[in-house]
Amino acid sequence: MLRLVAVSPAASLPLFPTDHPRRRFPAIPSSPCLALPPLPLVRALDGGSSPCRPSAFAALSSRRGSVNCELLPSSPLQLIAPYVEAEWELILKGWLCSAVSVYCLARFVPKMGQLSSVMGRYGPERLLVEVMKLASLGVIRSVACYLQQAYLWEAALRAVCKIRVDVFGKLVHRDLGFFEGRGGIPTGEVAHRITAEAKDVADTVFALLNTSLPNALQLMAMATQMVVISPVLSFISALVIPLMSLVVAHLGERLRKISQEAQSSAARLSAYLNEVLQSMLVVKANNAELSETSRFQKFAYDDLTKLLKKRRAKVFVPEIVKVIHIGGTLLLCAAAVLASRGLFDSSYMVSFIISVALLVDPIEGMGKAFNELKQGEPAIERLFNLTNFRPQVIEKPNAVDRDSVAGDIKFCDVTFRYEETTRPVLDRLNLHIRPGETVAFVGPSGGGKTTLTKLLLRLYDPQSGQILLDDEDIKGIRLRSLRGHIGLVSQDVALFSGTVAENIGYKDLMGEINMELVEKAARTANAVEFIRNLPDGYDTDLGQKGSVLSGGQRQRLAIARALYQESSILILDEATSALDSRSEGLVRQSLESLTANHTVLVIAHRVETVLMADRIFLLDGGQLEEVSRSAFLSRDGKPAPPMANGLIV
Ligand SMILES: Nc1ncnc2c1ncn2[C@@H]1O[C@H](COP(=O)(O)OP(=O)(O)OP(=O)(O)O)[C@@H](O)[C@H]1O
Repeated sequence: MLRLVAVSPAASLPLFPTDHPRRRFPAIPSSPCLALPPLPLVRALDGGSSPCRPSAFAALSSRRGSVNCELLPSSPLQLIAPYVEAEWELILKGWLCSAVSVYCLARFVPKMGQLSSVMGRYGPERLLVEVMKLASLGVIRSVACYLQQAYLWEAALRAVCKIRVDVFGKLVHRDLGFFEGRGGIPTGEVAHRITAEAKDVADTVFALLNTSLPNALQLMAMATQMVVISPVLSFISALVIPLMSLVVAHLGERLRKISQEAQSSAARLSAYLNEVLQSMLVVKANNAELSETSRFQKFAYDDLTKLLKKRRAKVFVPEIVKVIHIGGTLLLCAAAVLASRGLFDSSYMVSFIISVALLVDPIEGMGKAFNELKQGEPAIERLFNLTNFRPQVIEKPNAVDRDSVAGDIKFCDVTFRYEETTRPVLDRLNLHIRPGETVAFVGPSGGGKTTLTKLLLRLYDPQSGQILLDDEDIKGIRLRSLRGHIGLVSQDVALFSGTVAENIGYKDLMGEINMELVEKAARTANAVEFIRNLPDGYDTDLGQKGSVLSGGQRQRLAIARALYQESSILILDEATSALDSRSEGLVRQSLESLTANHTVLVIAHRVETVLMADRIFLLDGGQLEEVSRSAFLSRDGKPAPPMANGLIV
């Protein structure tokens, strides 16, 4: 006896903000708690083409989708260098300002030392002039310092923004397995890396830019002053520096490790929040508020422990650096002794003291920058690690674009398993779907129905066998072209924030949405009536994940989107289980209109949908078996109720 088994999977539709005039929305989510756009749909619609411009980082990979771990430089600084170099104009401006600031300081210090003697030698008028000069130098230095920091922050933030865009551009090219497989990184953690940890990278870049040349200049200027005034004392002060460098280097390495742990715990917290906040319905329905609070508490306290450790280490290094101040004080005592013996003019004493104080300043700054670097290194690595992968689905260099396809699909001896150790989901499977045919798949949950459609979209490649589209191996067709010819309506329709028009015209999100086509698609999908009743019609913002719509309305929008794509092949993962009978009827009507001019693969949940198909296949244990329509009909010729005849639909 045949068993008819049921259907499943899911889909979801994210929106990317653009500046298209019809788009009013919002918002690349800044919170790590907001999930990344669900990838399967993004890929199914556009082949995963990157929205970002080519960049310095792009040069590291030889072609789109071919990022390879060996191509990435190993040092975190090497990773960010191309982005920072690209901001050279801003950096140059910042450093010129720092040169002005150090010049003012170099003029200020000797003048300050001579101030006491001016009064005695030239009288109060000259003193006033000198004080005015000092004040002018002080003001110019402050302005230069401000501009220096403003330019360097801009350079750092711009560099990190480009890193983010490039990382995301590479991330969306990762194989689907990374996002839904067992070995992947939770989407909440990915979001955390691209948001919060990228901010750490910006702090690091700024600290490096703001301390490297500016501090070196100040150090040189002050050291020169000191050597001119007293080479002996300068030598004594120089002894302290190497000692301090050793201590700082040791502590820096420790800080790096601690920072890595802190970032991981923050990312775990973020991933947890991302998961639980999206499942509030389930949490509440299961009275799980308390247990989730206690789980959150565990994550939060773990994060607290790591954060405390990091903060303690972070304040420790500058304190060690401050020890140099004590060295400086001892130096002053020595200077006083030497001065009293007449070894150098006591009028230079003030200049020397100020020079020592201002010499300590950049050294302390370097200690802090070192801190930032050690803290930022793990963030840089974790961010770039997202792009460090060897793709499984590789587009051939000689792959071709297909302008149109008839929709003839052949699975030839296809074997596929998700992991080497597991049994095949599809086992030497053969299937021929003719152009314009509608084929329904039924079978037990986990039987491999969705997997079959994922292989057709080349979201995964089979381990053996071939899939032919119009008698051409799909591996010979460019991914973008292949996926452009296949429309997907998945079961869990998660719309994205944005307008109705944007959700339907998702394919053209980066270009011009064709409103005529949007309206035509909406009509065919039976969606016009409810769209008209929305406050702004096609311009109505659907809220996060289309939360303002009912299940049936979301389904029909997803169908309209598939229609908008005008593809020859359609994959329908029917999802009518949650719909009332009117909605279900409307969805079914729209599905029927889809089957008219397309080759359709439908994963059917309901007998009525199964009966729309020309042929029906049971997929179980990796094998396909054709089932006659009569197995789904009761004796009076009407659709059999679910579970009838031992078949589950
Ligand atoms: N990304 C993945 N990594 C590892 N295993 C997976 C992955 N996706 C699916 N599987 C496994 O492959 C098998 C087939 O899954 P698939 O989603 O294709 O089944 P299905 O027939 O569509 O099931 P359902 O009707 O419940 O949606 C299942 O055992 C599932 O656990």
